[in-house]
Amino acid sequence: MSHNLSPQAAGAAADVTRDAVLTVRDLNVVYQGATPVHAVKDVSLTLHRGEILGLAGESGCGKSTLAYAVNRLHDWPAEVTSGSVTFHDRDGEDLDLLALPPGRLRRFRWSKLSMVFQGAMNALNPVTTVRAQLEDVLTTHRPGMSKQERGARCAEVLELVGVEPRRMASYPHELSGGMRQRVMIAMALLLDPQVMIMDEPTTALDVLVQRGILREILRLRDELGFAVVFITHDLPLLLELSDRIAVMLRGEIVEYDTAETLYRQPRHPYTRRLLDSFPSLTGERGAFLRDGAADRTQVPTDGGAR
Ligand SMILES: Nc1ncnc2c1ncn2[C@@H]1O[C@H](COP(=O)(O)OP(=O)(O)OP(=O)(O)O)[C@@H](O)[C@H]1O
Repeated sequence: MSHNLSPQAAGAAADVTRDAVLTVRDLNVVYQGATPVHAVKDVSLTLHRGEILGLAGESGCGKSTLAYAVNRLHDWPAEVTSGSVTFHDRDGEDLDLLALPPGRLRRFRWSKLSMVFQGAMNALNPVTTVRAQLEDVLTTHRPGMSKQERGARCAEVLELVGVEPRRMASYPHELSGGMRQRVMIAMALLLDPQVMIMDEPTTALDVLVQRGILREILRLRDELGFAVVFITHDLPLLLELSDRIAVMLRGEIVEYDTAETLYRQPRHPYTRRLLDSFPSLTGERGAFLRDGAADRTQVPTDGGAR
């Protein structure tokens, strides 16, 4: 179909270098309530530089808990009970994220690893202009920048995500939902991070706007080389977008493979059930939704994406 993401995905997949930027080992996260909830169980993942790693699974399986734990955004009662998260900086240093002291953690967030959440309206401050919110990140993290340099950088990232720089004067409510989400992505790009975690970043948007933004993310990844952890329950979308996919079920990663292998030869019964729950993938109904892919002999994009 005309909104296919595959050409970019195809190019990008070939460019993925094999060195790791983030390693998660045997991570366990428990919500320590009256009845403890073991939300993330023995999760191990490796994110390579420039890679898009999709995290799939139904609501409540632990995707957001995992993402929050990686960026240490949890408050009590969430507790990382064991495991490690290591960031392999491009300058060669390895950072043990679970042990970073608060000051270093604050400097780390946004600059090396940034997050984009669902619902930009809630993430953006409604009473402050886009310019003020973008500049605030720069003032905090790049105190040496002049006002002029800050303005130029803000305009640059907005242009990168397809928002006219004159929108800097706007308040969030003056922007469409898609534009707000683009502003959030611009903010996440400001400090040139090596990893971006995107938790359902486009779920609230209509399909055309969503695909426009996803295309931008692929283009920017190609251009800037950051790696992405992309979280969604939308498996067809992940199959198009991701280099590899991890499928989560009740806190565990039950399958972890390239998008192509996962699609063609799903091994875990839950992955098969998940694939079958999207008629557009199995061709039972609406096969036209994904470029005419009528069965699993074809990857749902154009077969050449992976
Ligand atoms: N603050 C909390 N206290 C107790 N349990 C929680 C808390 N937050 C999440 N949980 C539980 O942890 C498990 C994982 O939740 P999580 O939000 O990570 O799942 P998810 O896959 O991201 O879901 P969704 O797609 O709906 O966002 C669920 O069983 C949820 O009920």
